[in-house]
Amino acid sequence: MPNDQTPDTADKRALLRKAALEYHEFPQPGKITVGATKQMINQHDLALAYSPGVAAPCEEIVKDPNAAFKYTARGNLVGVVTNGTAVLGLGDIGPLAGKPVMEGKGVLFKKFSGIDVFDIEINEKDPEKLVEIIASLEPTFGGINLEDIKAPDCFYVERKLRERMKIPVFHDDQHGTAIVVGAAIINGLKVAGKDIKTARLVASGAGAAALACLGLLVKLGLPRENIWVTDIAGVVYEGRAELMDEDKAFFAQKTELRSLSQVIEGADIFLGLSAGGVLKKDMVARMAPRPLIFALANPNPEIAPEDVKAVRDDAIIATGRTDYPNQVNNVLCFPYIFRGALDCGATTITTQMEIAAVHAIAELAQAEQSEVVAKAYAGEALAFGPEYLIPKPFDPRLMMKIAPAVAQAALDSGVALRPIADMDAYRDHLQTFVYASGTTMKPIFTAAKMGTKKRVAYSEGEEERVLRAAQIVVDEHIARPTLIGRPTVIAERLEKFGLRLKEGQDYDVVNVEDDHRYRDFWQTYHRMTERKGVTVPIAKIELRRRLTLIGSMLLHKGEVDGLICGTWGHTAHHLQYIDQVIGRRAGVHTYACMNALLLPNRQLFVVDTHVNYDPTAEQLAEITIMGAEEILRFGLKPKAALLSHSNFGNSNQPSAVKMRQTLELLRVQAPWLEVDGEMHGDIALDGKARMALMPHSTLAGDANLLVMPNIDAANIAYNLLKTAAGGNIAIGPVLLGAGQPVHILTPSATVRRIVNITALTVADANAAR
Ligand SMILES: NC(=O)C1=CN([C@@H]2O[C@H](COP(=O)(O)OP(=O)(O)OC[C@H]3O[C@@H](n4cnc5c(N)ncnc54)[C@H](OP(=O)(O)O)[C@@H]3O)[C@@H](O)[C@H]2O)C=CC1
Ligand SMILES: CC(=O)C(=O)O
Ligand SMILES: [Mg+2]
Repeated sequence: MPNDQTPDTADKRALLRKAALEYHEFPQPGKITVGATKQMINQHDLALAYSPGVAAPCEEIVKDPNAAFKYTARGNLVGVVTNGTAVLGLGDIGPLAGKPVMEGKGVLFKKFSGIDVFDIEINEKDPEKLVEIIASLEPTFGGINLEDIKAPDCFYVERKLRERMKIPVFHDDQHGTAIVVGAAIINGLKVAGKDIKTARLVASGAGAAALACLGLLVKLGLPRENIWVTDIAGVVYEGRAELMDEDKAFFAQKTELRSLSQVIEGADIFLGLSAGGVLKKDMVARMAPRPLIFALANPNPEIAPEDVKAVRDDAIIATGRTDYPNQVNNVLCFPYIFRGALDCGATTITTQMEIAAVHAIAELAQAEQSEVVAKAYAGEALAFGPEYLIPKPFDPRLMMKIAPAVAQAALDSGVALRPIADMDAYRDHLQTFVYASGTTMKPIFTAAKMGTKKRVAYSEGEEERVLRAAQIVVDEHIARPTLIGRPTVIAERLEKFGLRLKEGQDYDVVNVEDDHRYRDFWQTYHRMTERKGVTVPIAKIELRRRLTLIGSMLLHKGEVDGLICGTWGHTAHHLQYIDQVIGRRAGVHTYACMNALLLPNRQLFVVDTHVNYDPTAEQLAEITIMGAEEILRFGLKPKAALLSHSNFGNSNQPSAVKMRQTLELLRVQAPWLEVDGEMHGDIALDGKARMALMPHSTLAGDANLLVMPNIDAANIAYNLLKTAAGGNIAIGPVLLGAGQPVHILTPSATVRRIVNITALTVADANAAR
């Protein structure tokens, strides 16, 4: 923790405070709003949504209460409920002042698991009355997340509500924290080489979070007699009268020791869920070798990591803060445990569900890092170890790992009212939420996995995104990568990124500095290009340094089944080598690039984004057909719109005339294709508006293949849509027209995009058999 006294820290704190206040105030007060899921634009909508139409779902729910899950948002709605008596480490600041925290929880639920939240701040401290109020909210919600209610009241309130309510009630400060702490301690002990059955733990704090953590740790195998609890009054011992309650008394030790300083001697684990600065350096010095120091009080930990390091270099440290490694925060758990619980109609959250979540989180940290996380935490060492015991909050795999594990455990413990019948389909559904590209790519992945041709070369084999993609490609059995680069650099970088790939076992390397195929490759290249200005010395040099040329030659020689390049440089740079060595498919005259955009309510394919500057009508017709054929492979029906500034003949500018000529050519060359034009962009995307304007249009419904008149229009439209939609929604570019499976990415390609294009390349290779 930074020293609170330094002016620098005071400045930084003031800046953060100012930024936080602005964040909450602008552009409108608060962090959440309510959005409608249905259209409400005319009298008819009003009649359906409200009186008289709304009576119909009401009557259905009277007949069958379960119909509420069908006709209302209840099944995806959680109440984040507090009385503001223990808000973070700020104490009893009251329900109104706690509202920003509850709104924040709502935002996290929505962002990480798509769950809607009403935050409910209740002005009531009497636990009995609190129970009455919360229990009466059952018709509103699918689940209740209790938040920041002080101990011991929170134990009573949760217990009573669980008895009374038939929906999950979960006090996040207790169980969410306990689950994440449980995962971190399992992993911490693994790193320290210690056994949970013999480890000795000292806790500071005996409140909601601490006691729940200890309870769960006992269930995970930590013997109760190895746990020593301290709080503001010192050690919790048998016979103590001061500040005791039954939950605390469970951990009372028969001992003469009275202070944290005394019981810390020789401890393997310190678990702080109390207040800043409680643990002192001299206490840390007296702990067992390789101690775990979990100083989790917010915002100031029980001891600053710097102070631990000053006295021990073997300690494994976790805090609740974002600015140090190993942030233990219940956000790693609550969005996903509720996702799993809601999706299977769990009536409560059982210990089995909690333990399933613990193991899911622990295992995730031991797997290698995802791209999203690596990007968000650039520069940090993120391989499993002392500085990486638990996943990061932005890890997209948390959802796919925790929610199904929780839903399965709910089923196993007999509390799932609507059990998930097909767990694989459920995972696919969650995957779709996490990666917008999930569903669209499904047929391509299926085609890739069913075939036998699986060797894919990557020109930029040392590139981080390529290596991360290669790990996924191997794990998901999509392909066997051939990485073009320097073998030692590749191996070193794999280790640095915490990836598990092994040369020879999982992937092959073409060593750009020394490969036995070099002579054959340059000689072949020379023979292909000797009448195109390439001399022997040029051929030798090119084959030494042009990675895409090496890749193209591998593909040409049948050493691999597909090639992927383009994580740097321009399309034209890579295409020249592909053209020289691979060439176009028989009968094809033009290369082109198609990009898919996965927008919230539609999928769009755009051509030609990267190759032809100002294609002719003949070229556009060919590109349209190739694009449409590719869309069929995604399992979608292509619906092509030839776009223009002109709408069905209202302009005679050359670009409009060109699109009309393209249509004429397509009518002859591809009578099977649903296509029309030339038309405006809005008319392309809105089938109803098109029918009103052009009742005899040969294109029905919304177009999904947008054929642009030139590269400016295509490239600009694609990049605008991609960026306006928030990024990470693109698949491609898909290279159309090449004689063998090869694709040229763009420098903005993400790991997901590389994996997707790999699947497409393998599917191409299988189709070409
Ligand atoms: N990182 C994370 O994910 C989470 C962190 N927390 C943090 O943990 C802390 C406790 O939260 P929570 O359990 O909800 O709150 P509670 O109010 O329920 O519990 C606080 C506990 O800490 C004890 N305590 C307070 N001051 C001291 C002190 N100086 N020395 C020893 N013990 C002390 C209290 O003792 P007494 O009752 O005797 O006053 C009480 O047992 C907070 O800082 C909170 O922000 C909580 C949840 C999650
Ligand atoms: C993280 C959290 O819930 C708390 O500190 O209260
Ligand atoms: Mg809390």
